[in-house]
Amino acid sequence: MLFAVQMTVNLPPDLDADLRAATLTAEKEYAQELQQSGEWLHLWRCAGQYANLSVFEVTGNDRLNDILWGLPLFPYMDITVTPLARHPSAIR
Ligand SMILES: O=C(O)C[C@H]1C=CC(=O)O1
Repeated sequence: MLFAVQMTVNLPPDLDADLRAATLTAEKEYAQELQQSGEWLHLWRCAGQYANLSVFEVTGNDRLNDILWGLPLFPYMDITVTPLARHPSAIR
């Protein structure tokens, strides 16, 4: 199943600098592992925002939920999930 996910990051300005750095490092590793495994198909920066638009291909809602809850930045994110269906005019 395909899902579009928008993640907006709201890191508290007073977050401890070491915790911030460790969380960002862990987030990058986590995101890259899921891209390498093929579940995180697209990861795009929303221009001008601390946000991304991602596409996941996963077995279902529960797997996506597990992935999102596992994001190291999850406590600092607003997340919107849109299930995707094939568009009748799509050619690929
Ligand atoms: O920067 C972001 O958009 C948040 C997050 C998502 C993947 C990643 O590496 O960081």
